[in-house]
Amino acid sequence: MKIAVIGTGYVGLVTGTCLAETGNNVICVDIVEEKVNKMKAGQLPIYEPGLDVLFHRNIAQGRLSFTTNLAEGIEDAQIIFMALPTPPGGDGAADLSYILGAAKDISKLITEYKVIVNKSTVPVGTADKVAAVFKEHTNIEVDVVSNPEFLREGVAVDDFMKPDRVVIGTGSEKAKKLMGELYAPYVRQGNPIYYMDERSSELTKYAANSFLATKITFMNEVANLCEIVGADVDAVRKGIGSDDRIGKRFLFPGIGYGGSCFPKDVQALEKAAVEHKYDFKILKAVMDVNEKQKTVLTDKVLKYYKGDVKGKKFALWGLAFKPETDDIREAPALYIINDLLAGGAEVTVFDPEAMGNVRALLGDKIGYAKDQYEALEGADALLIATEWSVFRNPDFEKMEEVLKNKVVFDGRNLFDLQKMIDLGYYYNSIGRKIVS
Ligand SMILES: NC(=O)c1ccc[n+]([C@@H]2O[C@H](COP(=O)([O-])OP(=O)(O)OC[C@H]3O[C@@H](n4cnc5c(N)ncnc54)[C@H](O)[C@@H]3O)[C@@H](O)[C@H]2O)c1
Ligand SMILES: O=c1ccn([C@@H]2O[C@H](COP(=O)(O)OP(=O)(O)O[C@H]3O[C@H](CO)[C@@H](O)[C@H](O)[C@H]3O)[C@@H](O)[C@H]2O)c(=O)[nH]1
Repeated sequence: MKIAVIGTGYVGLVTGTCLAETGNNVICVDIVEEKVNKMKAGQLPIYEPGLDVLFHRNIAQGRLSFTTNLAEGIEDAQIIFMALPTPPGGDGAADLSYILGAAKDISKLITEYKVIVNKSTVPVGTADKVAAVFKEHTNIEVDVVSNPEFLREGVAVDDFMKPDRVVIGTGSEKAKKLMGELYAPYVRQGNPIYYMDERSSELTKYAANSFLATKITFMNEVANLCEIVGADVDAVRKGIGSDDRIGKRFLFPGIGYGGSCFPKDVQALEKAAVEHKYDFKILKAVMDVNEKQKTVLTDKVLKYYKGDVKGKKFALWGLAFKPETDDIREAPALYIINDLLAGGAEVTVFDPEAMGNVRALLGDKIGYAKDQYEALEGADALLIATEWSVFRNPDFEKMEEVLKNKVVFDGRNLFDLQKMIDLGYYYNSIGRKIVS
Protein backbone atom coordinates (compact mmCIF):
# COMPACT_ATOMS: atom_id res chain seq x y z
CA MET A 1 0.00 0.00 0.00
CA LYS A 2 1.01 3.62 -0.39
CA ILE A 3 1.22 5.33 2.97
CA ALA A 4 2.00 8.84 4.20
CA VAL A 5 3.01 9.49 7.80
CA ILE A 6 2.75 13.06 9.01
CA GLY A 7 5.15 13.74 11.89
CA THR A 8 8.41 11.84 12.31
CA GLY A 9 8.84 11.75 16.08
CA TYR A 10 9.11 8.60 18.19
CA VAL A 11 5.73 7.36 16.94
CA GLY A 12 5.76 8.62 13.34
CA LEU A 13 9.23 7.42 12.47
CA VAL A 14 8.74 4.00 14.05
CA THR A 15 5.32 3.66 12.37
CA GLY A 16 6.66 4.72 8.97
CA THR A 17 9.71 2.47 9.16
CA CYS A 18 7.80 -0.57 10.42
CA LEU A 19 5.08 -0.13 7.79
CA ALA A 20 7.77 0.01 5.09
CA GLU A 21 9.29 -3.18 6.52
CA THR A 22 6.22 -5.20 5.49
CA GLY A 23 6.44 -3.99 1.89
CA ASN A 24 4.44 -0.77 1.91
CA ASN A 25 5.71 2.38 0.24
CA VAL A 26 5.97 5.03 2.92
CA ILE A 27 6.65 8.75 2.70
CA CYS A 28 7.24 10.51 6.01
CA VAL A 29 6.48 14.21 6.23
CA ASP A 30 7.82 16.61 8.85
CA ILE A 31 7.93 20.39 9.08
CA VAL A 32 11.40 20.48 10.62
CA GLU A 33 13.71 20.81 7.64
CA GLU A 34 16.88 19.95 9.57
CA LYS A 35 15.35 16.69 10.76
CA VAL A 36 14.15 15.73 7.28
CA ASN A 37 17.57 16.52 5.76
CA LYS A 38 19.20 14.35 8.39
CA MET A 39 16.89 11.42 7.61
CA LYS A 40 17.39 11.92 3.86
CA ALA A 41 21.11 11.66 4.56
CA GLY A 42 20.47 8.30 6.27
CA GLN A 43 20.78 9.52 9.87
CA LEU A 44 18.29 8.73 12.60
CA PRO A 45 17.17 11.78 14.59
CA ILE A 46 16.33 9.68 17.69
CA TYR A 47 17.84 6.79 19.60
CA GLU A 48 15.55 3.77 19.47
CA PRO A 49 17.03 0.25 19.67
CA GLY A 50 16.61 -1.82 16.52
CA LEU A 51 15.26 1.06 14.45
CA ASP A 52 18.51 1.75 12.57
CA VAL A 53 18.62 -1.60 10.74
CA LEU A 54 15.05 -1.31 9.46
CA PHE A 55 15.47 2.40 8.70
CA HIS A 56 18.55 1.87 6.52
CA ARG A 57 17.21 -1.24 4.82
CA ASN A 58 13.92 0.33 3.81
CA ILE A 59 15.56 3.52 2.58
CA ALA A 60 18.06 1.47 0.55
CA GLN A 61 15.26 -0.63 -0.95
CA GLY A 62 13.29 2.46 -1.90
CA ARG A 63 10.26 1.93 0.36
CA LEU A 64 10.95 4.71 2.86
CA SER A 65 11.49 8.36 2.02
CA PHE A 66 11.19 11.76 3.64
CA THR A 67 9.94 15.18 2.68
CA THR A 68 8.92 18.52 4.11
CA ASN A 69 6.44 18.92 1.26
CA LEU A 70 2.99 17.82 2.45
CA ALA A 71 1.48 17.84 -1.06
CA GLU A 72 4.22 15.54 -2.35
CA GLY A 73 3.89 13.32 0.72
CA ILE A 74 0.17 12.67 0.47
CA GLU A 75 -0.34 12.78 -3.30
CA ASP A 76 -0.34 9.02 -3.92
CA ALA A 77 -1.10 7.84 -0.39
CA GLN A 78 -4.18 5.68 0.17
CA ILE A 79 -3.78 6.00 3.92
CA ILE A 80 -2.48 9.11 5.70
CA PHE A 81 -1.30 8.63 9.29
CA MET A 82 -1.09 11.59 11.62
CA ALA A 83 1.53 11.08 14.36
CA LEU A 84 1.62 14.62 15.65
CA PRO A 85 2.18 16.09 19.10
CA THR A 86 -0.79 16.48 21.44
CA PRO A 87 0.91 18.39 24.29
CA PRO A 88 -0.95 19.72 27.28
CA GLY A 89 -2.53 23.10 26.59
CA GLY A 90 -2.49 25.85 29.21
CA ASP A 91 -5.27 24.15 31.21
CA GLY A 92 -3.77 20.64 30.95
CA ALA A 93 -6.25 19.44 28.34
CA ALA A 94 -4.75 18.04 25.12
CA ASP A 95 -3.82 20.72 22.59
CA LEU A 96 -5.32 19.58 19.29
CA SER A 97 -3.94 22.42 17.18
CA TYR A 98 -1.31 20.22 15.46
CA ILE A 99 -3.91 17.61 14.51
CA LEU A 100 -6.61 20.00 13.40
CA GLY A 101 -4.07 22.21 11.61
CA ALA A 102 -2.63 19.27 9.67
CA ALA A 103 -6.17 18.04 8.87
CA LYS A 104 -6.97 21.44 7.40
CA ASP A 105 -3.77 21.47 5.32
CA ILE A 106 -4.42 17.93 4.05
CA SER A 107 -8.08 18.67 3.27
CA LYS A 108 -7.03 21.45 0.90
CA LEU A 109 -4.67 19.19 -1.03
CA ILE A 110 -6.53 15.92 -1.60
CA THR A 111 -8.18 15.10 -4.90
CA GLU A 112 -9.37 11.54 -4.24
CA TYR A 113 -10.64 9.28 -1.42
CA LYS A 114 -8.23 8.90 1.51
CA VAL A 115 -8.26 7.15 4.84
CA ILE A 116 -7.06 9.61 7.48
CA VAL A 117 -5.68 7.78 10.50
CA ASN A 118 -5.05 9.46 13.80
CA LYS A 119 -2.19 7.75 15.67
CA SER A 120 -1.72 10.51 18.22
CA THR A 121 -3.20 10.23 21.70
CA VAL A 122 -6.32 12.38 21.68
CA PRO A 123 -9.50 13.01 23.68
CA VAL A 124 -12.80 11.40 22.84
CA GLY A 125 -14.49 13.26 19.99
CA THR A 126 -11.30 14.17 18.09
CA ALA A 127 -12.15 11.94 15.10
CA ASP A 128 -15.44 13.84 14.80
CA LYS A 129 -13.57 17.16 14.93
CA VAL A 130 -11.11 16.02 12.26
CA ALA A 131 -13.98 14.80 10.07
CA ALA A 132 -15.66 18.20 10.50
CA VAL A 133 -12.50 19.97 9.31
CA PHE A 134 -12.51 17.88 6.13
CA LYS A 135 -16.19 18.52 5.59
CA GLU A 136 -15.60 22.25 5.86
CA HIS A 137 -12.75 22.38 3.33
CA THR A 138 -13.36 19.68 0.72
CA ASN A 139 -16.05 17.70 -1.04
CA ILE A 140 -13.71 14.73 -1.46
CA GLU A 141 -14.75 11.69 0.57
CA VAL A 142 -12.52 10.72 3.49
CA ASP A 143 -12.81 8.26 6.36
CA VAL A 144 -11.30 9.38 9.64
CA VAL A 145 -10.01 6.46 11.71
CA SER A 146 -8.78 6.36 15.29
CA ASN A 147 -5.81 3.98 15.59
CA PRO A 148 -4.05 4.73 18.89
CA GLU A 149 -0.46 3.64 19.31
CA PHE A 150 0.63 1.62 22.34
CA LEU A 151 4.37 1.35 21.68
CA ARG A 152 6.84 2.01 24.48
CA GLU A 153 10.01 3.94 23.82
CA GLY A 154 13.06 1.72 24.07
CA VAL A 155 11.19 -1.30 22.69
CA ALA A 156 9.16 0.58 20.11
CA VAL A 157 10.14 -1.53 17.11
CA ASP A 158 9.19 -4.79 18.83
CA ASP A 159 5.98 -3.28 20.13
CA PHE A 160 5.02 -2.12 16.64
CA MET A 161 6.03 -5.30 14.83
CA LYS A 162 4.32 -7.58 17.39
CA PRO A 163 1.67 -5.52 19.14
CA ASP A 164 -0.31 -7.00 22.05
CA ARG A 165 -3.31 -5.72 20.14
CA VAL A 166 -4.24 -3.28 17.43
CA VAL A 167 -7.17 -0.97 18.08
CA ILE A 168 -9.03 0.45 15.10
CA GLY A 169 -11.90 2.84 15.63
CA THR A 170 -14.06 3.37 12.57
CA GLY A 171 -17.63 3.07 11.38
CA SER A 172 -16.57 2.70 7.75
CA GLU A 173 -16.42 -0.78 6.20
CA LYS A 174 -14.08 0.50 3.47
CA ALA A 175 -11.60 1.92 6.00
CA LYS A 176 -11.91 -1.17 8.18
CA LYS A 177 -10.96 -3.43 5.25
CA LEU A 178 -7.92 -1.35 4.28
CA MET A 179 -6.69 -1.05 7.87
CA GLY A 180 -7.19 -4.77 8.45
CA GLU A 181 -5.07 -5.59 5.38
CA LEU A 182 -2.38 -3.15 6.45
CA TYR A 183 -2.08 -4.61 9.95
CA ALA A 184 -2.47 -8.30 9.02
CA PRO A 185 1.31 -8.95 8.89
CA TYR A 186 1.70 -7.63 12.44
CA VAL A 187 -0.86 -9.93 14.09
CA ARG A 188 0.09 -13.24 12.48
CA GLN A 189 0.86 -14.76 15.87
CA GLY A 190 -2.80 -14.38 16.73
CA ASN A 191 -2.82 -11.16 18.67
CA PRO A 192 -6.14 -9.43 18.08
CA ILE A 193 -7.24 -6.46 16.05
CA TYR A 194 -10.11 -4.88 17.93
CA TYR A 195 -12.50 -2.94 15.72
CA MET A 196 -14.68 -0.47 17.55
CA ASP A 197 -16.22 2.95 17.20
CA GLU A 198 -13.95 5.99 17.12
CA ARG A 199 -14.87 7.23 20.61
CA SER A 200 -14.21 3.90 22.29
CA SER A 201 -10.89 3.66 20.48
CA GLU A 202 -9.84 7.13 21.59
CA LEU A 203 -10.78 6.39 25.19
CA THR A 204 -9.03 2.99 25.12
CA LYS A 205 -5.68 4.74 24.75
CA TYR A 206 -6.20 7.18 27.62
CA ALA A 207 -7.64 4.44 29.81
CA ALA A 208 -4.64 2.16 29.13
CA ASN A 209 -2.07 4.81 30.00
CA SER A 210 -3.99 6.03 33.03
CA PHE A 211 -4.42 2.50 34.33
CA LEU A 212 -0.69 1.79 33.99
CA ALA A 213 0.19 5.10 35.66
CA THR A 214 -2.24 4.21 38.47
CA LYS A 215 -0.63 0.78 38.90
CA ILE A 216 2.84 2.34 39.23
CA THR A 217 1.53 5.00 41.58
CA PHE A 218 -0.16 2.41 43.77
CA MET A 219 3.19 0.63 44.11
CA ASN A 220 4.94 3.90 44.90
CA GLU A 221 2.52 4.40 47.77
CA VAL A 222 3.05 0.80 48.93
CA ALA A 223 6.82 1.48 48.82
CA ASN A 224 6.45 4.62 50.90
CA LEU A 225 4.40 2.67 53.45
CA CYS A 226 6.98 -0.15 53.44
CA GLU A 227 9.62 2.32 54.59
CA ILE A 228 7.41 3.43 57.48
CA VAL A 229 6.35 -0.03 58.67
CA GLY A 230 9.66 -1.79 58.02
CA ALA A 231 8.54 -4.00 55.12
CA ASP A 232 10.47 -4.63 51.89
CA VAL A 233 8.70 -3.48 48.73
CA ASP A 234 10.59 -5.94 46.51
CA ALA A 235 9.21 -8.82 48.54
CA VAL A 236 5.72 -7.32 48.50
CA ARG A 237 5.97 -6.70 44.74
CA LYS A 238 6.85 -10.33 44.05
CA GLY A 239 4.23 -11.48 46.51
CA ILE A 240 1.40 -9.69 44.73
CA GLY A 241 2.72 -9.83 41.15
CA SER A 242 2.63 -13.60 40.95
CA ASP A 243 -1.16 -13.38 41.15
CA ASP A 244 -2.22 -13.38 37.48
CA ARG A 245 -5.02 -10.95 38.25
CA ILE A 246 -2.42 -8.39 39.30
CA GLY A 247 0.48 -9.30 37.01
CA LYS A 248 4.23 -8.82 37.45
CA ARG A 249 4.70 -5.88 35.10
CA PHE A 250 4.53 -2.19 35.93
CA LEU A 251 4.84 -2.86 39.64
CA PHE A 252 8.30 -1.35 40.08
CA PRO A 253 8.36 1.54 42.53
CA GLY A 254 10.64 4.44 41.79
CA ILE A 255 10.84 8.20 41.63
CA GLY A 256 7.55 8.81 39.87
CA TYR A 257 6.44 8.02 36.34
CA GLY A 258 7.76 10.37 33.66
CA GLY A 259 8.11 10.49 29.90
CA SER A 260 6.14 12.18 27.20
CA CYS A 261 2.98 10.13 27.73
CA PHE A 262 1.83 9.20 31.23
CA PRO A 263 2.05 12.67 32.83
CA LYS A 264 0.26 14.41 29.97
CA ASP A 265 -2.28 11.65 29.31
CA VAL A 266 -3.40 11.21 32.92
CA GLN A 267 -3.80 14.97 33.11
CA ALA A 268 -5.68 15.15 29.81
CA LEU A 269 -8.10 12.37 30.79
CA GLU A 270 -8.82 14.05 34.10
CA LYS A 271 -9.44 17.37 32.29
CA ALA A 272 -11.68 15.65 29.74
CA ALA A 273 -13.70 14.15 32.60
CA VAL A 274 -14.07 17.59 34.18
CA GLU A 275 -15.31 18.99 30.86
CA HIS A 276 -18.01 16.35 30.93
CA LYS A 277 -18.74 17.21 34.57
CA TYR A 278 -17.36 13.91 35.83
CA ASP A 279 -15.12 13.90 38.89
CA PHE A 280 -12.45 11.26 38.10
CA LYS A 281 -11.15 11.16 41.66
CA ILE A 282 -8.58 8.39 41.29
CA LEU A 283 -6.70 10.29 38.56
CA LYS A 284 -6.42 13.37 40.77
CA ALA A 285 -4.89 11.20 43.49
CA VAL A 286 -2.50 9.59 40.97
CA MET A 287 -1.22 12.99 39.81
CA ASP A 288 -0.90 14.24 43.36
CA VAL A 289 1.07 11.18 44.53
CA ASN A 290 3.29 11.27 41.45
CA GLU A 291 4.19 14.92 42.07
CA LYS A 292 5.34 14.00 45.57
CA GLN A 293 7.15 10.88 44.40
CA LYS A 294 9.42 12.98 42.17
CA THR A 295 11.03 14.43 45.28
CA VAL A 296 11.46 11.24 47.37
CA LEU A 297 15.09 10.80 46.41
CA THR A 298 16.10 14.41 47.05
CA ASP A 299 14.11 14.28 50.32
CA LYS A 300 16.27 11.32 51.35
CA VAL A 301 19.43 13.22 50.37
CA LEU A 302 18.35 16.34 52.26
CA LYS A 303 17.49 14.31 55.34
CA TYR A 304 20.90 12.62 55.27
CA TYR A 305 22.71 15.97 55.01
CA LYS A 306 20.36 17.58 57.57
CA GLY A 307 18.85 19.91 55.02
CA ASP A 308 22.13 21.38 53.81
CA VAL A 309 23.69 20.22 50.53
CA LYS A 310 25.50 23.50 49.80
CA GLY A 311 28.92 22.76 48.34
CA LYS A 312 28.28 19.02 48.21
CA LYS A 313 29.23 17.20 45.03
CA PHE A 314 26.83 14.61 43.66
CA ALA A 315 27.18 12.08 40.88
CA LEU A 316 23.95 11.26 39.06
CA TRP A 317 23.61 8.08 36.99
CA GLY A 318 20.76 8.18 34.50
CA LEU A 319 19.01 11.11 32.83
CA ALA A 320 16.56 9.58 30.35
CA PHE A 321 13.05 9.04 31.74
CA LYS A 322 13.66 5.30 31.34
CA PRO A 323 16.41 3.07 29.95
CA GLU A 324 17.05 2.49 26.24
CA THR A 325 15.95 5.94 25.15
CA ASP A 326 17.48 9.39 24.80
CA ASP A 327 14.12 10.98 25.68
CA ILE A 328 14.22 13.33 28.68
CA ARG A 329 10.66 14.62 28.50
CA GLU A 330 9.35 14.74 32.11
CA ALA A 331 12.41 12.76 33.24
CA PRO A 332 12.55 12.46 37.05
CA ALA A 333 16.33 13.10 36.85
CA LEU A 334 15.67 16.69 35.76
CA TYR A 335 13.66 17.36 38.93
CA ILE A 336 16.44 15.89 41.06
CA ILE A 337 19.09 18.04 39.34
CA ASN A 338 16.92 21.11 39.81
CA ASP A 339 16.44 20.46 43.54
CA LEU A 340 20.14 19.77 44.15
CA LEU A 341 21.27 22.86 42.25
CA ALA A 342 18.71 24.95 44.14
CA GLY A 343 20.30 23.71 47.37
CA GLY A 344 23.72 24.91 46.20
CA ALA A 345 25.13 21.47 45.33
CA GLU A 346 27.27 20.51 42.33
CA VAL A 347 26.04 17.73 40.05
CA THR A 348 27.98 15.62 37.54
CA VAL A 349 25.92 13.33 35.35
CA PHE A 350 26.29 10.31 33.13
CA ASP A 351 23.73 8.68 30.84
CA PRO A 352 24.50 6.29 27.97
CA GLU A 353 22.21 8.11 25.48
CA ALA A 354 20.58 11.22 26.91
CA MET A 355 23.61 13.46 27.63
CA GLY A 356 23.21 15.47 24.43
CA ASN A 357 19.57 16.32 25.14
CA VAL A 358 20.38 17.36 28.72
CA ARG A 359 23.35 19.44 27.63
CA ALA A 360 21.08 21.28 25.16
CA LEU A 361 18.69 22.00 28.05
CA LEU A 362 21.01 22.74 30.99
CA GLY A 363 24.32 23.72 29.37
CA ASP A 364 27.14 24.18 31.89
CA LYS A 365 24.92 24.27 34.99
CA ILE A 366 26.08 20.69 35.60
CA GLY A 367 29.11 18.55 34.73
CA TYR A 368 29.03 15.80 32.09
CA ALA A 369 31.17 12.72 32.59
CA LYS A 370 32.47 10.49 29.80
CA ASP A 371 31.49 7.37 31.70
CA GLN A 372 29.74 6.35 34.91
CA TYR A 373 32.99 6.16 36.90
CA GLU A 374 34.24 9.60 35.87
CA ALA A 375 30.96 11.01 37.22
CA LEU A 376 31.90 9.62 40.66
CA GLU A 377 35.25 11.39 40.91
CA GLY A 378 35.34 13.26 44.22
CA ALA A 379 31.59 12.89 44.72
CA ASP A 380 30.08 12.93 48.21
CA ALA A 381 27.38 10.52 47.04
CA LEU A 382 25.95 8.71 44.04
CA LEU A 383 22.29 9.12 43.03
CA ILE A 384 20.63 6.75 40.55
CA ALA A 385 17.65 7.96 38.51
CA THR A 386 17.42 5.55 35.54
CA GLU A 387 17.81 1.76 35.56
CA TRP A 388 20.17 1.40 32.58
CA SER A 389 21.52 -2.18 32.51
CA VAL A 390 25.09 -0.90 32.65
CA PHE A 391 24.42 0.48 36.15
CA ARG A 392 23.14 -2.83 37.52
CA ASN A 393 26.42 -4.58 38.07
CA PRO A 394 29.12 -1.90 38.24
CA ASP A 395 32.77 -2.41 39.11
CA PHE A 396 32.49 -1.71 42.84
CA GLU A 397 36.28 -1.66 43.27
CA LYS A 398 36.56 1.09 40.69
CA MET A 399 33.67 2.94 42.37
CA GLU A 400 35.44 2.82 45.69
CA GLU A 401 38.60 4.32 44.21
CA VAL A 402 36.84 7.44 42.92
CA LEU A 403 33.87 8.07 45.22
CA LYS A 404 34.75 10.33 48.16
CA ASN A 405 32.18 8.64 50.40
CA LYS A 406 30.47 5.28 50.10
CA VAL A 407 26.98 6.76 49.97
CA VAL A 408 24.32 5.77 47.40
CA PHE A 409 20.75 7.02 46.99
CA ASP A 410 19.09 4.67 44.52
CA GLY A 411 15.77 5.67 42.93
CA ARG A 412 15.49 2.37 41.04
CA ASN A 413 16.41 -0.32 43.60
CA LEU A 414 19.29 -1.69 41.52
CA PHE A 415 21.45 -3.23 44.22
CA ASP A 416 21.10 -6.07 46.66
CA LEU A 417 20.88 -4.85 50.26
CA GLN A 418 23.19 -7.52 51.69
CA LYS A 419 25.81 -6.76 49.03
CA MET A 420 25.78 -3.08 49.96
CA ILE A 421 26.14 -3.99 53.65
CA ASP A 422 29.07 -6.28 52.81
CA LEU A 423 30.72 -3.54 50.77
CA GLY A 424 30.27 -1.05 53.59
CA TYR A 425 27.96 1.41 51.85
CA TYR A 426 25.29 3.69 53.22
CA TYR A 427 22.55 2.66 50.80
CA ASN A 428 19.13 4.27 50.68
CA SER A 429 16.67 2.99 48.06
CA ILE A 430 12.90 3.03 47.53
CA GLY A 431 10.60 1.10 49.88
CA ARG A 432 13.41 -0.91 51.45
CA LYS A 433 15.48 -0.78 54.61
CA ILE A 434 18.24 1.83 54.72
CA VAL A 435 21.49 -0.07 55.17
CA SER A 436 24.89 1.17 56.23
N1 LIG B 1 6.41 8.74 22.32
C1 LIG B 1 5.70 7.66 22.58
O1 LIG B 1 6.19 6.69 23.16
C2 LIG B 1 4.25 7.58 22.18
C3 LIG B 1 3.62 6.33 22.15
C4 LIG B 1 2.27 6.26 21.79
C5 LIG B 1 1.57 7.40 21.45
N2 LIG B 1 2.21 8.61 21.49
C6 LIG B 1 1.45 9.78 21.04
O2 LIG B 1 1.78 10.01 19.67
C7 LIG B 1 1.83 11.41 19.39
C8 LIG B 1 3.20 11.80 18.87
O3 LIG B 1 4.14 11.55 19.89
P1 LIG B 1 5.72 11.57 19.62
O4 LIG B 1 6.37 11.19 20.90
O5 LIG B 1 6.03 10.82 18.38
O6 LIG B 1 5.94 13.14 19.35
P2 LIG B 1 7.27 13.87 18.88
O7 LIG B 1 7.22 15.22 19.48
O8 LIG B 1 8.44 12.98 19.12
O9 LIG B 1 7.10 13.99 17.29
C9 LIG B 1 6.17 14.80 16.66
C10 LIG B 1 6.72 15.18 15.28
O10 LIG B 1 5.72 15.91 14.56
C11 LIG B 1 6.38 16.94 13.81
N3 LIG B 1 5.38 17.93 13.41
C12 LIG B 1 4.78 18.89 14.16
N4 LIG B 1 3.88 19.56 13.41
C13 LIG B 1 3.90 19.02 12.17
C14 LIG B 1 3.19 19.26 10.96
N5 LIG B 1 2.26 20.20 10.87
N6 LIG B 1 3.49 18.52 9.88
C15 LIG B 1 4.45 17.54 9.95
N7 LIG B 1 5.13 17.26 11.06
C16 LIG B 1 4.87 17.98 12.16
C17 LIG B 1 7.45 17.41 14.76
O11 LIG B 1 8.45 18.14 14.08
C18 LIG B 1 7.95 16.08 15.34
O12 LIG B 1 8.98 15.55 14.53
C19 LIG B 1 1.41 12.10 20.69
O13 LIG B 1 0.03 12.28 20.69
C20 LIG B 1 1.79 11.08 21.75
O14 LIG B 1 1.01 11.22 22.92
C21 LIG B 1 3.52 8.72 21.82
O1 LIG C 1 7.05 -0.58 36.87
C1 LIG C 1 7.24 0.53 36.38
C2 LIG C 1 7.11 0.80 34.99
C3 LIG C 1 7.33 2.09 34.52
N1 LIG C 1 7.66 3.09 35.39
C4 LIG C 1 7.87 4.46 34.87
O2 LIG C 1 6.77 4.82 34.04
C5 LIG C 1 7.18 5.71 33.02
C6 LIG C 1 6.71 5.23 31.66
O3 LIG C 1 7.35 4.02 31.34
P1 LIG C 1 6.93 3.17 30.05
O4 LIG C 1 5.48 2.94 30.09
O5 LIG C 1 7.80 1.99 29.98
O6 LIG C 1 7.37 4.17 28.88
P2 LIG C 1 6.64 4.97 27.71
O7 LIG C 1 7.55 4.84 26.54
O8 LIG C 1 6.28 6.32 28.22
O9 LIG C 1 5.31 4.15 27.34
C7 LIG C 1 4.01 4.45 27.86
O10 LIG C 1 3.43 5.53 27.15
C8 LIG C 1 3.32 5.30 25.72
C9 LIG C 1 2.79 6.58 25.12
O11 LIG C 1 1.43 6.71 25.22
C10 LIG C 1 2.40 4.10 25.50
O12 LIG C 1 2.27 3.89 24.10
C11 LIG C 1 2.98 2.87 26.19
O13 LIG C 1 2.10 1.77 26.03
C12 LIG C 1 3.15 3.19 27.67
O14 LIG C 1 3.76 2.09 28.34
C13 LIG C 1 8.71 5.79 33.15
O15 LIG C 1 9.04 6.97 33.84
C14 LIG C 1 9.08 4.58 33.98
O16 LIG C 1 10.25 4.76 34.74
C15 LIG C 1 7.82 2.83 36.74
O17 LIG C 1 8.12 3.75 37.53
N2 LIG C 1 7.59 1.56 37.20
